[in-house]
Amino acid sequence: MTLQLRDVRKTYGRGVVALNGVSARFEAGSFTAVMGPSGSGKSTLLHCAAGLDRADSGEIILAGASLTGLGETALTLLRRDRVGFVFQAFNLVPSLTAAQNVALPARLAGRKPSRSELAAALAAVGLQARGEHYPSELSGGEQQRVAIARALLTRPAVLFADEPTGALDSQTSREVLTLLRKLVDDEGQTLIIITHDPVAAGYADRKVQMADGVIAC
Ligand SMILES: Nc1ncnc2c1ncn2[C@@H]1O[C@H](COP(=O)(O)OP(=O)(O)OP(=O)(O)O)[C@@H](O)[C@H]1O
Repeated sequence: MTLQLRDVRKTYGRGVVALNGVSARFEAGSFTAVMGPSGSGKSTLLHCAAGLDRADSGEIILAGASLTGLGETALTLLRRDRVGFVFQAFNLVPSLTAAQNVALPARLAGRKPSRSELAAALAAVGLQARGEHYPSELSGGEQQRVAIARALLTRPAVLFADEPTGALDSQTSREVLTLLRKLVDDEGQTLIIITHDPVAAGYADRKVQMADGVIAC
């Protein structure tokens, strides 16, 4: 098992309970879609599980490490090396090429990815010929694929995606979802996405429904 949550709780200021005791298990190589109404705690769940935010209590075990007990430095390293995150807005740097965007997190961490490593990452998302292109020269779906390549460069234990197709039209969404499905089937990537779209959720092995800060089913 790659990710386990036990009775995870998170309250924001003014007593807003975002997570009210979430327990869940995510097997290695599985594709899960997290669904639920706005404000039900989906993003908070992903952010806590990915180490982007800290839960108040409970336990989160990712790739054998308990996030709860980690200090800031260890948590930063875990976030950098073991977790990939893809957002609805692709968050590419406009002044960098696709290849440079893919390389950026590694470079910020003090490591220079090799040309062949970058070429393989871009090839994995079908963009081997577009490495020298800037984001403005790429379609929305291509930009999201660059963001996916960037998230996969460290071979993360879990790839998290918060509404990865939220900014894409339905045809482009299907292409990106087919790519994500392929990463699970061919590479054994563990994948957890948030989506409001039942079509997107249909690509997953399992659907998890959140309501009022808990997993309803
Ligand atoms: N940084 C924050 N400060 C205060 N409250 C927050 C913060 N982030 C989230 N919340 C609150 O926590 C609750 C859960 O929010 P969360 O973003 O996890 O929901 P969500 O299910 O992802 O919603 P959406 O589908 O609209 O993105 C909401 O009531 C929200 O207002």
